[in-house]
Amino acid sequence: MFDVLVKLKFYFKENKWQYLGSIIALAVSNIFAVIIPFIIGRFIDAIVTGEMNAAVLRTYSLQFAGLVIITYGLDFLWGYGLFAGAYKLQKEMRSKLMRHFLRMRAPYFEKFRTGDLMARGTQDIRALADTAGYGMLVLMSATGFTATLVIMMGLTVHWGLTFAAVIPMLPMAYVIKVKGAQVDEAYEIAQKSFSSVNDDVLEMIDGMRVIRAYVKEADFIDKFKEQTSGLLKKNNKVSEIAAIFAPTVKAFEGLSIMIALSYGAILVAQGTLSVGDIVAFQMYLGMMIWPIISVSELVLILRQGSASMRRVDEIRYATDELNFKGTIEAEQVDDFEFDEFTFKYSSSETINLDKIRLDLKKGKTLGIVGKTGSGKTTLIRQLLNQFPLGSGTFNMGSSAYSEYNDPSLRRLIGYVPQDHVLFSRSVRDNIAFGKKEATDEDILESIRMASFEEDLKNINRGLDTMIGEKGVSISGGQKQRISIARALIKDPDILILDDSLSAVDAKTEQTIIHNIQQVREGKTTIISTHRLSAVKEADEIIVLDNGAILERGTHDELIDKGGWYYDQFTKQEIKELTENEPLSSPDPYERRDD
Ligand SMILES: Nc1ncnc2c1ncn2[C@@H]1O[C@H](COP(=O)(O)OP(=O)(O)OP(=O)(O)O)[C@@H](O)[C@H]1O
Repeated sequence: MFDVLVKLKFYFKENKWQYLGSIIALAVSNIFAVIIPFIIGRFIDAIVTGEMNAAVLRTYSLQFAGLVIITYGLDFLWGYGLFAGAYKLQKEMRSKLMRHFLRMRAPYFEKFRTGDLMARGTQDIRALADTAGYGMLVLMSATGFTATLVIMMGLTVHWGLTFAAVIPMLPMAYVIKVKGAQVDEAYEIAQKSFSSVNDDVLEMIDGMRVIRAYVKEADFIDKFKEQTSGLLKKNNKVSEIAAIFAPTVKAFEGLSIMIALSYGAILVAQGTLSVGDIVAFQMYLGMMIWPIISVSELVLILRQGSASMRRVDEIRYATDELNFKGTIEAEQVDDFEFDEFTFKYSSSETINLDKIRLDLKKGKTLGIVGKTGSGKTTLIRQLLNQFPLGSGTFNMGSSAYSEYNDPSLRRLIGYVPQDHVLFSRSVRDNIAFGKKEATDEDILESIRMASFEEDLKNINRGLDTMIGEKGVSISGGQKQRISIARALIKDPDILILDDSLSAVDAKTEQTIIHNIQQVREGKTTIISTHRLSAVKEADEIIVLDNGAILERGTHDELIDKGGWYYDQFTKQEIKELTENEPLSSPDPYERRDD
């Protein structure tokens, strides 16, 4: 349970002065707070014994007012220190997580679902901050304040009475311990369920258009109801177990008060204690309610904090298990060589790249085609270091690809993925993302190359048009072309287009490919595509089938071969021709009245 505080040690250390100041202010405030009942006790004794007069009244009133003012100031100091510190912890933990996410590659995000990561990054980190802020407060109250009260009760009233009143708290501590473990378990189950609901909500919002198109709203509402009811049940379970804490504490506290009153009455009758002592003692017991209840809260907060810490640590220390240890700084792209290169995804039953042999000379264009699932993206992912490198030879220049430093390789690559990712920023910012110091001229030039010029004229605010979340306010083809412009502005040593022209018409595709070829003269380009006309001009085309190279050659060589490429190309040409056939073609069945 206390492990969470140990794990947060780094944070307490970093902010030691803030925490030390808060803890000292809280401790001093607690000491002053316990002096108040003592003064009231003496005040009552002065009334009972008839010693009260104007001077005594003034002295007690001034002492009382002084204590109230001092504790007011101290309470402000520790309150600000502890709770501002908790916000700071949230900020730091979230920044740590974000830095970790940014370093992770595909296998990590396959391991954890987005909603789960979000839940841990928000709700669990909030629980940790509660532990560092409110948790520290209750820890101090439950320990320091309780101890101060017990000492004050013993020293100023009666040790025997103090121990008699404190005895019922021991079985209470045991009940709290047992129930605390159950809360821990139930809380972790509820958090898991929250992660799963979160994930499904994200997926639902993402897929809203498909859900509506298939009129599946009712199904989703039912599913969501079922999930939230499940979550509610789990949260109720936590509340149910936690609800036992407060009544348990109150029952034992009632017992304490009863013992204090009965035994106290005997001690007053024996003349050992004064009436003022009994009043002060009852006030001390009353003041003990909060620290005693806070024992139960402390258990709850520490248990929840500890479960949340485990959940946050799990995603913080999990890695993508990709160990790229290369040290050579890749300054420019060189020739690529694959020989007997084989790769299999860890979760795949079959080989995904099978004995690939390929030479891609620097400055040349490679076309990768093949039916869906044949391994086109998988081959590209090897260049992007997104998965562990396969076995066999994979060199760039005279060194193995694995010997190069990974960030230096990524700096050379311009990549346009299949699922074009745009940010909720302006068109300008989305394109300038590819080049830090891009001017508007650079941006407009890359827009021209990506054939987005006409579209830009038609969107309301030109370069300043905001693209909604994931670019929802523009069409799929427009998104693809903005993604291409973003890659082109980088003018990368190697440009990789992974089926990035699927949503544009054949004519626009030809224009873009032509522009790319012109501007990238002497630079390496890889184009993976389903539409074979996109790779017609490539220096070499490989046809993949089940991860292996089925055919290779230039467009003309592959056409001459008469294999898969020839069949596909012919089919696509016929389709293209029929789709573009003029609508005004004569109807053969039209009656002629001649
Ligand atoms: N992360 C992954 N884990 C396990 N198997 C995968 C993974 N990604 C892809 N595969 C499998 O690897 C094979 C090749 O997939 P890949 O995405 O490379 O095909 P592709 O030729 O690019 O297909 P498409 O043209 O449809 O994009 C497929 O059988 C696919 O199911």
